[in-house]
Amino acid sequence: MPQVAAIQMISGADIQANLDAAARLIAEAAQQGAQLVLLPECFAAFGNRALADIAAAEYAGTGPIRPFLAEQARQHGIWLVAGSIPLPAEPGGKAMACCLVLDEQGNEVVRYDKLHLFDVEVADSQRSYRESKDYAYGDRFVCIDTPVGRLGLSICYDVRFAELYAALRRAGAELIVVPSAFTAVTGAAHWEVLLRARAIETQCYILAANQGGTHANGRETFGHSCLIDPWGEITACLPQGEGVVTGAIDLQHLNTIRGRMPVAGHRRFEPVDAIVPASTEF
Ligand SMILES: NC(=O)CC(=O)C(=O)O
Repeated sequence: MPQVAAIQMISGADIQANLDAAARLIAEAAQQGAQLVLLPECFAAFGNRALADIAAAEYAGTGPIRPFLAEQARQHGIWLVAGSIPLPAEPGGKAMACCLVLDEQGNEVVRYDKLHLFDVEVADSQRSYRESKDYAYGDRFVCIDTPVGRLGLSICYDVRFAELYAALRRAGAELIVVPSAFTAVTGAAHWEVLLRARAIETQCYILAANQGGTHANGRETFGHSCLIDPWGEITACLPQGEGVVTGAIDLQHLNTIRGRMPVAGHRRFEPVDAIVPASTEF
């Protein structure tokens, strides 16, 4: 059975230090047999104020992150789903929170830009988040075939918007990834419930890679990176700290669940304001 892995990090502002940590954890995941490895949101730059410069350099091809990802995917012969990096969609454009998918030869095969941006006051921590100040909104969903199954993409705050996941299921998703930097406060309240609900509704595997610890800028993230099966059961989880969560994708198990409870065929109302699928040509 194909194996997948979610990597949990406690990233900071120093890009090279983050890439070094990611390299160590990717090697661990590959050694454990993972064919597809997921990095968390903001894995390469967390709390880094030079976001626009990082984005421009990565777009121009002069930054260190995209070559690093290609080399890691090639070296380990894995598909790499790179949480998020800041990357515009056009020259001089505002950064998007972009999840790049690379195949085992290190080719970038598709990008997904975060659809829902986290502009939220987190009551208990007295912190406010304004992602839309730094990022432009994505406007397309993405589903793509991989060696471990058909993959749907989402990022962090997206998990609160069930219609995206319904669209991914309609597009044939079998595994949906949720790279995240979910806050400690909102995570304690909502992380597990939301992820399990998305797995149960879509009858997909959900692979979630979170940031998990106290970061250099004082922010706290929830961790609990996990793999959830299409029945909603958590099959592997890492509560806090850096590390790797691995598990199997069993498409026979998925098809049994879908066959016994064919909710996709029971739907009576289709969404009116559907999200548009992206072209998977990169
Ligand atoms: N950080 C996020 O994008 C989302 C989050 O922490 C939440 O939804 O809660």
